[in-house]
This record gives sequence, C-alpha cells and structure tokens, in this order.
Amino acid sequence: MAGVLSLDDVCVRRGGRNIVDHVTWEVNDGERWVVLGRNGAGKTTILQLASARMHPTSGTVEILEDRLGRVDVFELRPRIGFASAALAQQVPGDELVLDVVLTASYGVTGRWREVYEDLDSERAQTLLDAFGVGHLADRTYGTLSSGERKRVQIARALMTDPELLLLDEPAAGLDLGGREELVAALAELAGDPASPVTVLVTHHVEEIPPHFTHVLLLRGGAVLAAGPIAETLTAENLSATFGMPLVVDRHGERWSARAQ
Ligand SMILES: Nc1ncnc2c1ncn2[C@@H]1O[C@H](COP(=O)(O)OP(=O)(O)OP(=O)(O)O)[C@@H](O)[C@H]1O
Repeated sequence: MAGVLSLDDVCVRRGGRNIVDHVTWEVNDGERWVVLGRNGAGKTTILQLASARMHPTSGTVEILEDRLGRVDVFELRPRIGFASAALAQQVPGDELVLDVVLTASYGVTGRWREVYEDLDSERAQTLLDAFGVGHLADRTYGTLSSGERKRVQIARALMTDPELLLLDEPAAGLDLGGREELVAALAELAGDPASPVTVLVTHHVEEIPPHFTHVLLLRGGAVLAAGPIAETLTAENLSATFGMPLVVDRHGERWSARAQ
C-alpha cells in the first residue's frame, strides 16, 4: 500500500478560524513521521483526523485508502493504533495492565464481558514484554508510574496489529531516563520493517527516535515544511516553526535544538 494517509487541502474550522489550514500531506508505506509545532499549531487536531476521530470542514482525508465520509469509521479505527494522553485518561485505574492492552481488541477501555482467546492474551503479554513492562501485567494500571503507563499505552496501540500507528506526545512528562528508554523502544519499533507506518507528535527534537524518516513542521495550522528528516529539519525551518532563532544539531540519528 503506497498511500497510507493522505490529506488534500484539508481545513478544520473552529471558533471562526482554521485551526488546520489548507494542509496537504502524504504518508506512504514504510515511512516514520515526526510532527513538530508550537502549542496550538494543530498537531493533535491532525492526529484526530488521521485516526478517523474527526472529519475535516473541507478537503479530503484518505486513511488506508478509505476516504473519511465514505467509510464506516468503526471498521477503520481498529486498523489504526492510537495512543494519546486523552485516551489514556479513559483507562480505569483499577484495570489490570494486561487487560489495558487486551481490551484494545474490542476498541474499549475497561474489561467487561468480552471474550478473549488465549492467543490474544499471549499477544498482549508479548507486547508488554517488548516495551519492558511485561513484569507489570498483573498490576493495576493506576499503580504504574507515568513512564510505565506510556509504555503500556503503546503496547495497547499495537494490540490490533495496526497498519498505521499514531502516537501523540508519548514522551511527555517522562524524566530523562524514562525518555531515553522510551526513545530506544520506539527506535527499535521504527527500525523493524514489519512495524506499521508511524506518526509521532512531539514538542522536542530530542525525543525523535532513530529510524524516523520524515518530518512535518506545522505553524498556525498550516504546513511550514514537510519531507525527509535530514533535509527538512534545518535550523531555518525549525526557527520559522517556533518563531525564534534556533540552532539544530544532529548527533548520529539523534537531534538537539537550542536558542541561537
Ligand atoms: N473546539 C475548538 N474551538 C476553538 N478552538 C479550538 C477547538 N479545538 C481546538 N482549538 C484550537 O485549535 C488550535 C490547535 O489545537 P491542537 O490541540 O490541535 O494543537 P496542538 O498543536 O496539538 O497543541 P499542543 O502542542 O498545545 O498540544 C489551538 O489553538 C486550540 O485552542
């Protein structure tokens, strides 16, 4: 599948203005995208569109070759893995960690009467193991640290074996060690050709994991630049994105930025 996600001249209008402003953006098979922009730039809104949780005011959104507005979003959503702070807040604190991952099969949070196969439980456990939180499977979600919760959320997002993985600020609120561990786990995921096409929203270039291939820079709801990371994540583009003179450094496959 070439076109995994395609936005064509998309606007989202709220409160009398375009919070997504004529965005055209194409995400193809095998790509791993980072989305950067200031607070309020429209990053979360674009992920809402990409996860079939919002319709555009104008323009077209195609996800996994289905056009929003012409497809049953309830059939589409299981094909998209999504992790965000807002979604994480819906997880009941007394839910067992294994169940937090398992319930993604039905697109619900909070286990009730659904029937799961042993294979599902094994998959949930394998995913928790892959993110280094397998030993927490029997704990309740509410007792986990924020770093542990982030990992569980990503494991949950992968439970349905999605074709598209969307991560909204997965490293927000983590300490340095937690961030680095998460970046390493995401780098491993991104480096695996069998992994889904991934879009990661972040505020910090330091959180870009190795193996991410492309970057979308947003300003005021509009695309400032988009393309392969090495040529797009320049000091000039990042300075324009954040509205201040910035220096950008690349250390191997990691990035850092600071004021000039
Ligand atoms: N229903 C709404 N009515 C009016 N304005 C809205 C509405 N929803 C979002 N906005 C505004 O749209 C803009 C984009 O919001 P969005 O959450 O997409 O930004 P973001 O880039 O994810 O920001 P942050 O980095 O702070 O999370 C913000 O200025 C927000 O206040």
